[in-house]
Amino acid sequence: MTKQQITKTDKDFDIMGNYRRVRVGIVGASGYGGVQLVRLLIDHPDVEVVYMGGDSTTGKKFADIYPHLAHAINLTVEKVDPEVIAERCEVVFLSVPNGLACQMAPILLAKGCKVLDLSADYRFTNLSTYSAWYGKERSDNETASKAVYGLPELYRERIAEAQLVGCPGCYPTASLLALSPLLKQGLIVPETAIIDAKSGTSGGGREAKVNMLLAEADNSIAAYAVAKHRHTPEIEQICSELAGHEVTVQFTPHLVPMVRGILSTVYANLRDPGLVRDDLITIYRAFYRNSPWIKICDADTYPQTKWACGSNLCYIGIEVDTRTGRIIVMSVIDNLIKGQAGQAVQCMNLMMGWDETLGLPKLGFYP
Ligand SMILES: NC(=O)C1=CN([C@@H]2O[C@H](COP(=O)(O)OP(=O)(O)OC[C@H]3O[C@@H](n4cnc5c(N)ncnc54)[C@H](OP(=O)(O)O)[C@@H]3O)[C@@H](O)[C@H]2O)C=CC1
Ligand SMILES: CC(=O)N[C@@H](CCC(=O)OP(=O)(O)O)C(=O)O
Repeated sequence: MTKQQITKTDKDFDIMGNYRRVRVGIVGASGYGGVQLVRLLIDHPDVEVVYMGGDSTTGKKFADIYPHLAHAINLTVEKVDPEVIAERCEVVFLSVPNGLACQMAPILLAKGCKVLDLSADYRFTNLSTYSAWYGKERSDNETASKAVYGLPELYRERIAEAQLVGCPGCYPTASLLALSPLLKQGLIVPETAIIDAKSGTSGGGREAKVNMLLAEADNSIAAYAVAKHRHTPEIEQICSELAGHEVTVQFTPHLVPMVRGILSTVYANLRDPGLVRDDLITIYRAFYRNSPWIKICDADTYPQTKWACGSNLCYIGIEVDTRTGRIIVMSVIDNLIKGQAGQAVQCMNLMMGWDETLGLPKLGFYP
């Protein structure tokens, strides 16, 4: 949808009659999520990035951190003061490590900002689950209770009404998009779900870590955080809501030697062994018929991470093993776009009453 197609109110125009873009701030602009947000928001027809915040990069020109964007934006990273941010911004993206957004969001919300948190702070309906898995105590129950889980394909209407959105993790995004039609329609035995997921190294952020060194990660593949990754309770929370009862899943993440992309392969036992692949493709297409970012592959076509990289798309491939009675669903996303910054922009579009595709990349880089 173009800018001209959006319904405008008087509030959207200044006294000279010029169209006024929504003022947006990014806390954590120097990180991988931050720089993706900058890239997407610079190209967004209805917003203007007016504030960037950070920690170790405070005082640096953004163009000195990312010289490839020097021609496109001229802002300096500032100290984080939520009161000041709220005076300057209508919408604020918090792309910071876990445990920080919950210190900033309550102040921003009280001052009337719409807030999108890219960390895990506002993903959980039960804060004791967050504390148990993230090792951080929380006292902002009231704020957390107002947060909406930012997976538009499931919670579009709730997101549109929200002032605070807790954007999903990258693995949960890929995995839940693969599992949701099955759980919502009771097609699988939920407890049989096994999620085998692989991520590129950018999923670990820009901060230096030994396991992310080229010499460590290249030409090698390994599982990590087996049976204890913190995305497990996040996936289970949504699976339980969809199934209507408590669900546990087996989730194993792997680090693979590439920069961007997630492949999540999900296995589960079908309740009805008579269901064939073509039925399931039809069911998935019907489930996602109003979801422009989800593409269900044709029969015998299995998606590659390369298809999604650079775009906000999620490609889903479906197969049934008639010998075992299991469905196998393969879901690919770009962890930094649909798995992080792109999904946050998609949520912002909904919160602002705009088309959810506005300003987002529709085609992958390929190759
Ligand atoms: N990478 C991914 O694929 C995904 C990440 N996420 C989540 O998104 C969030 C951001 O991740 P990512 O971009 O990868 O992380 P990075 O490590 O790349 O960036 C972290 C950012 O947070 C800033 N920051 C750190 N401490 C503070 C502080 N005390 N005050 C203000 N800013 C601070 C840093 O600023 P400075 O450089 O100035 O110190 C930096 O800009 C995390 O919560 C992550 O878990 C979610 C989905 C996917
Ligand atoms: C490859 C890699 O390290 N990936 C990250 C996931 C990134 C993410 O989505 O993290 P949050 O839930 O903290 O936002 C990890 O496994 O911790």
